[in-house]
Amino acid sequence: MEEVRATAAWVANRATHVMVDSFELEKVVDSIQGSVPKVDWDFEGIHYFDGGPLTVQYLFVLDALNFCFWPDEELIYDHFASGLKASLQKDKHALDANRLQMYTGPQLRELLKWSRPLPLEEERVRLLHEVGLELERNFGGEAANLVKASKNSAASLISIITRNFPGFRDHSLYKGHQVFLYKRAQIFAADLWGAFRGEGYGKFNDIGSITIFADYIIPAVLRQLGILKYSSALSDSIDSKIEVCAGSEEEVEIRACSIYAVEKMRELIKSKFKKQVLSIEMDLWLWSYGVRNSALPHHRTLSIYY
Ligand SMILES: Nc1nc2c(c(CN[C@H]3C=C[C@H](O)[C@@H]3O)cn2[C@@H]2O[C@H](COP(=O)(O)O)[C@@H](O)[C@H]2O)c(=O)[nH]1
Repeated sequence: MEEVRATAAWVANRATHVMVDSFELEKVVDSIQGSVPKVDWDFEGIHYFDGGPLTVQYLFVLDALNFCFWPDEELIYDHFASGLKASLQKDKHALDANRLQMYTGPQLRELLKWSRPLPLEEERVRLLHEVGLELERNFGGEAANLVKASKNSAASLISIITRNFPGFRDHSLYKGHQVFLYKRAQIFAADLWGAFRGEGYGKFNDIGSITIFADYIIPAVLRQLGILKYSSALSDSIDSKIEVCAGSEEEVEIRACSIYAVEKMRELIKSKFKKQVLSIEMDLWLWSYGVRNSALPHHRTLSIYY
């Protein structure tokens, strides 16, 4: 995850459309006195959990599909989490590797309990097939074996996932440099840690190495807090719901500066208030604030990564 941290900083130091405002950042850290409000994982009570390998399979499939909900104004992440849970409760084999490779678009809608065509539906079907195929080919069909192979290291888990599942390779090119963001691979590690409360499949000795998950909610919250400042052209496009192109400088800057800003907040909390905060804890706090304030304008990028 050092690659994510280092390349995000590289972008932040060269960004021209997005700026991290250190003064506002310090004000926010002071306002909470370095104590990040605690939010429980699954505060919504929507995820499947049975304490065993099926939960790992569920979370892996969920995170393979955990992107781009906004094109359907009524669709949010919670629908997928609870729809997939309901399907799994009805049929314990719904997420078997061989089944994952066969779902069609309409069957995927049924699996997720969503009756309309899904945003980027063909991509979602393709990614689901890839998950099934690669799990079957290299991991005996079970996502739990991915986790076992990572030997309690979140960094290894993310590296195994990005090596074996191309759909999780969330990286970009920025001014000729490769930038790593790895939102869905990292969130899977965080979801295991949260769901299993840091034990069993959720035990990672390096959980602190993860960064925040650069999606479209966290940047909107950081902007609202005054920590991210956008150029007037970028502000105007976002506020008028104009799409930001995948891979554009603007898009990469928004995501990288979000990661960088939260790392700066953590450093400041540590130096000023002598407290160690995990990026996951920061992420849950900021994300839950963002989804509760759903009117916050967010950038709109058609992407399979977030
Ligand atoms: N940074 C960050 N981004 C996250 C999540 C989650 C869900 N995490 C679960 C795990 C534990 C919690 O209890 C959550 O239930 C989804 N997303 C992203 O948000 C966007 C969806 O927004 P909306 O369209 O409003 O549903 C979309 O890009 C999606 O990929 C997170 O935790 N952190």
